[in-house]
Amino acid sequence: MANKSDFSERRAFDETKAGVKGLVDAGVKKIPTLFHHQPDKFDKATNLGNHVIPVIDLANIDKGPSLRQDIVHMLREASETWGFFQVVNHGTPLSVLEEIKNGVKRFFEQGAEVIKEFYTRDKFKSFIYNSNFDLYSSPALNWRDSFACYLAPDAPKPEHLPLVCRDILLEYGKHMMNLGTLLLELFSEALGLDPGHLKDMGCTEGLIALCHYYPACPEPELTVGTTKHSDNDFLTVLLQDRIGGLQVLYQDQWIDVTPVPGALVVNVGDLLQLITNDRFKSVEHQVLANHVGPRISVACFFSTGNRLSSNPYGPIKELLTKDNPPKYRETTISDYSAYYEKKGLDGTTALTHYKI
Ligand SMILES: O=C(O)CCC(=O)C(=O)O
Ligand SMILES: [Fe+2]
Repeated sequence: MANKSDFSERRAFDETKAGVKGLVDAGVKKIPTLFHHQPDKFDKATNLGNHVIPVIDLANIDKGPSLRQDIVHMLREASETWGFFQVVNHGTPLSVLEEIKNGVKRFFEQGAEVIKEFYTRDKFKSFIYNSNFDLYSSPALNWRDSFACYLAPDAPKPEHLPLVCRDILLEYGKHMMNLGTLLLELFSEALGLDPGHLKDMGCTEGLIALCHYYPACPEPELTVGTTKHSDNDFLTVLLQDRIGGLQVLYQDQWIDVTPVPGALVVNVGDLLQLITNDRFKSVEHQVLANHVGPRISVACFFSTGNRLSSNPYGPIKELLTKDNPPKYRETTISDYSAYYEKKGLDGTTALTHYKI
């Protein structure tokens, strides 16, 4: 949490409405101490083994029950251990993946005066550009600017979206909704439930595109692009460019999620861990800062976020037994999101707060 002088420095940074990109454009060679990050105990343990995140090929998904079963099996294993996998042949055309990355870059690079108009911390807007959503609560700032676009359940009014990425955001959202729906069917099957179970629970109701811009950093060893965290949603589908830097915590080591051309990274979020009573793991990940940039990524979060929601979510009854009693109390998505945001990215998981 910020102390007083820290707070005024954070506010001054916020008021520039120019984000980290603004610092880089101004030519900073030394990063402000606000961005200095405390190394964590796993920082030295990086890629010690030959671990690779599983890559799952979805090409055969509709080619008969036995091929589908193979895919479900791989997805189950990956979700119980890594909490992360990459998918290829996922149905979203390469041209759409390229265009959304270009659209995000165009937004951040259209000029400080134009993007300032979109800078806000008003959580109820459908398009929210700022730097560090947890600017006032995190122990240290991240070398990253972002915008969030709320795509579902209410489609945004096109005129509320920036012209330079309006069409592609809406199109990308449709592809992600199709892919998310398929993945949640596969997750349901992997749990031994009806294919429609997770969808019927409302897991695909909300979709938020979180688009990140990580400027080149003059002192990458002193900071991070994104602090270690797990995601506060059911499921995340992430597109990253070729620069790399995303790492996943696996057996107490940071493992690189190496960019695979055309692939999408899928990870289990906190809410899926909660409703599966810890069967599927919402695993911590981070993004390193880099001399090279900008790095662009687009994370699609299946969640209604802080929008009002009254559906209670707790461990799925069908998965509970005498030996597997509920590990979490029920919560709503908006309650969980509010707690997660208030806590900020501080390297700890928000799930602990909901443990019975
Ligand atoms: O930029 C990335 O690769 C990851 C971003 C991320 O972890 C998130 O948005 O939750
Ligand atoms: Fe994340």
